[in-house]
Amino acid sequence: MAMVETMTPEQTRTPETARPDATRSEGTAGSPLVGPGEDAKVSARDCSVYYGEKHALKGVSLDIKVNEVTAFIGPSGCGKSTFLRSLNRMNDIIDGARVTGLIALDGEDIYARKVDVVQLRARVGMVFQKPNPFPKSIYENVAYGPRIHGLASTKDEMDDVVQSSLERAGLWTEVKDRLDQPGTGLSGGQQQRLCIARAIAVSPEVILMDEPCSALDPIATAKIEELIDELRQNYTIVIVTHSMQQAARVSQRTAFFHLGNLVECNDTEQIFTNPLHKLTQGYITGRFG
Ligand SMILES: Nc1ncnc2c1ncn2[C@@H]1O[C@H](COP(=O)(O)OP(=O)(O)OP(=O)(O)O)[C@@H](O)[C@H]1O
Repeated sequence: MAMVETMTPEQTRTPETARPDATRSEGTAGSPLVGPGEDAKVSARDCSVYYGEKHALKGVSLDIKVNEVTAFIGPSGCGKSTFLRSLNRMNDIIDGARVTGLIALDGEDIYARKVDVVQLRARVGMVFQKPNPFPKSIYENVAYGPRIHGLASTKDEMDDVVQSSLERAGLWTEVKDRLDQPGTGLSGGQQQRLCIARAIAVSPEVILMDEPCSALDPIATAKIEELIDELRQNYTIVIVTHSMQQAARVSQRTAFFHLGNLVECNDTEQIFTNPLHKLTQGYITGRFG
């Protein structure tokens, strides 16, 4: 614990954000900000989140690279989900939540006044811990988003969007003969893949996943993990997980959080074999957590 209190801001930053040659950009909260890295899809600079008086996330700077899976790990309450939610402004719907600093998608500030939050959440989709299909048919679960975003103008076009989304979510062959049946009638693992199909249907660029396998058995978990690996060809993925094995299996980069600080973000292999920070070492070897 004492170590955390003595950490300097630089120790909580990722190596790339500490680069002296990084360019500066204008921010939202008047904090000194550093520009995004070249292959960053999403960049956070000095991002803090408060729930009322509580400072839950503390000055996090991090680049999320395109077409990679980035895993957020760390002990319960360290701020992983808080940070994840700030990446598509889901914290906006929490009373008393306040975000400072900069979060940029393709270099554009997502908290800027001109940003349409509905459009933003189509670009940065989210899959939750507990599968949450709408109380509608399997078809309608997938068609809902494209319909409200006007992504299909004819029934044939919508059929194509539904089929390709279900295919990409690895669910088509299991449900193609029962598309009119309720999504809630599927198994937990199928429901989660339906939720992934629903997220994919509006052509997102980034998919945020908050412990997507925590309600699933090992076989359903393995299927989702395989799917995540396939999806990263086309999407940038961020996953919060309590399972270090899962982070090691599915991600290329891992960020370790502790008490609201980003302690370290690096290649997953490095994090699990040769972490830079003692706190990370302590967590991955099970000394605390
Ligand atoms: N809606 C909220 N109102 C007040 N405090 C909150 C709220 N949501 C989270 N917090 C607090 O913010 C801190 C970070 O919580 P968060 O859920 O982001 O952590 P986490 O790392 O995702 O935890 P877990 O692994 O247990 O899900 C915690 O201290 C938590 O109690």
